[in-house]
Amino acid sequence: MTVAWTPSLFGGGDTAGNPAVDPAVVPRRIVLDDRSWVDLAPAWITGADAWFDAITAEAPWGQRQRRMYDPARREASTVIEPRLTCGWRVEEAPDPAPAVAAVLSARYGVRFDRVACNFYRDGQDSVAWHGDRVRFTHEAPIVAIVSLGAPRRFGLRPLGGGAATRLTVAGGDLLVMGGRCQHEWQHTVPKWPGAGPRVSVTFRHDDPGPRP
Ligand SMILES: O=C(O)CCC(=O)C(=O)O
Ligand SMILES: [Fe+2]
Repeated sequence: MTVAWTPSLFGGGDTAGNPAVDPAVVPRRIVLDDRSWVDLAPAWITGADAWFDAITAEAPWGQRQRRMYDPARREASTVIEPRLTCGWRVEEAPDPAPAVAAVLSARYGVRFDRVACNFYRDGQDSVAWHGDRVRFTHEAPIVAIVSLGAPRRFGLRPLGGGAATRLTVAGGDLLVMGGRCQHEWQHTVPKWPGAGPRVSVTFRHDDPGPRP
């Protein structure tokens, strides 16, 4: 797939030019409340543009449909997700995802075993406010997200009401949600007219994988 996105001129990456974690970049914690937090590490991946190019061109992207209950019409209807997705068990994911998962596992003390990607082709693609499904199996799941490609807004809001936190994530940045974030907060990547293409590579731990 060819996408209209001009990557930065800074190649970066490891000595062979491959995308890699920059060990000098330390995540900064944003405390959302006394149970939930977000870690942010801008420019955590060097050579992120090469990862973006490879994953957009080579990953087995698909567009999922899901049945959603529409309270206004009092019936379920089929909704096509406004983004492309794909996913793997970590050991089957293309490089550098397994190496990045290993760095995350060492840092956060959990075994990241599932990699799932979202491809927002333009500013019309999005993900609505939600908590991740890992909340059904985990009391305090850690969800790590590496951004590739163009910058996008990332919103977090408390489920019980209150002010939203709005962040911007750019290519190479790491964002990690932890504590009770998936239970007591929701997150979104809103539509953003004019935005360029972005991929999010998400890492989840002790994850049984997608439901059939
Ligand atoms: O693209 C992102 O940064 C968020 C993706 C997300 O919320 C999800 O995959 O559950
Ligand atoms: Fe999510």
